[in-house]
Amino acid sequence: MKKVIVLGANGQLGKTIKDYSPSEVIKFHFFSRNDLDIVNKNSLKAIFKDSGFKYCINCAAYTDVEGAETNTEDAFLINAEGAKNIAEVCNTYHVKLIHISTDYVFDGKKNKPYTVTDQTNPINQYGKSKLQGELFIQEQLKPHYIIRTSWLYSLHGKNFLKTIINKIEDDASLNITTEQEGTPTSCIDLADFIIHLIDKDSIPYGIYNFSANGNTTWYGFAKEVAKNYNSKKTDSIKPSGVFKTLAKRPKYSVFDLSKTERIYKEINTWQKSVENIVKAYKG
Ligand SMILES: NC(=O)C1=CN([C@@H]2O[C@H](COP(=O)(O)OP(=O)(O)OC[C@H]3O[C@@H](n4cnc5c(N)ncnc54)[C@H](OP(=O)(O)O)[C@@H]3O)[C@@H](O)[C@H]2O)C=CC1
Ligand SMILES: Cc1cn([C@H]2C[C@H](O)[C@@H](COP(=O)(O)OP(=O)(O)O[C@H]3O[C@@H](C)C(=O)[C@@H](O)[C@H]3O)O2)c(=O)[nH]c1=O
Repeated sequence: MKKVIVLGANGQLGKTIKDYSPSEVIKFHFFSRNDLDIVNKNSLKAIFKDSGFKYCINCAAYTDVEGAETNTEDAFLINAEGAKNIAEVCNTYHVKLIHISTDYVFDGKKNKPYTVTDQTNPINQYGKSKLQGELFIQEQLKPHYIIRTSWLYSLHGKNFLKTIINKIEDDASLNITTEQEGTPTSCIDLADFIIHLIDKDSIPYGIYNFSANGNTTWYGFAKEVAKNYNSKKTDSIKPSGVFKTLAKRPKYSVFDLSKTERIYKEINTWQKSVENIVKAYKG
């Protein structure tokens, strides 16, 4: 049995990994923010020391993109210093780290899919704090996987897919931006990839992109959710050129998945994964 610690276990990705366990070969140990604050290095050390953990999955993060523009210090404390603390304890106690990062490390000026070697240049504070976290990990720890993912959704917590379903339920009319192109990603698909890395235990370290296949806009994503949830309500979703926000967001953040698919398998299309999750939501 491989012992695996999951940090930030009460977030949507952490909870999705919990849905996956128990596994016959992996013994997960879940720690929410209340159980273990990644900003507190001494608490991390106390839990990691003599633990026998083989892998650490870091799902803990400050994910409020708008909030990070004003609470910038908190975003950096968690996404950068927190990641550094984890990398340091992983290094001390010989634990391999699987860390989750974001498409928002890019400025979105490209018009073809981002590879893992493309130049980063975040344009908002959340993206800057996540990039700093990546850099700290690369400096501190060799055995690491940094998985860049995008537009996560699941049955848990707060996410765009659930926001759209709730608005449809409230009979609200929605204006959704067509200004960003990217790829919605199901936490279930991402959890499966993370578990694949641990199962194989021999995949080269480094950065991997992970999203569904294909691309759309937030408007296209919302339409697809409505189509699957209640096709009579698709007309309530309208395209909008501008949706005013505090944080800038990359106009284009589609990933090149070729490196990932070489060590994994062909990934679902985003439409297929949306269909699956809406089906699960409806029970
Ligand atoms: N959501 C998305 O669309 C995307 C997310 N990502 C990345 O994926 C990862 C998982 O995101 P997701 O599950 O959506 O995020 P969530 O916001 O759902 O979960 C993050 C979790 O981290 C916890 N947390 C915050 N601060 C600390 C801390 N100091 N110590 C321990 N735990 C802490 C939060 O606890 P609490 O709620 O109590 O504050 C929360 O439970 C993150 O690294 C995120 O940056 C990447 C691309 C897209
Ligand atoms: C609710 C709403 C949002 N929008 C826009 C705002 C924004 O540009 C886009 C998505 O809104 P959100 O606030 O859900 O998305 P945002 O917080 O930008 O989501 C990001 O989260 C972080 C954590 C990531 O790492 C990214 O990959 C990405 O998923 O849709 C509308 O146009 N209309 C609406 O009614």
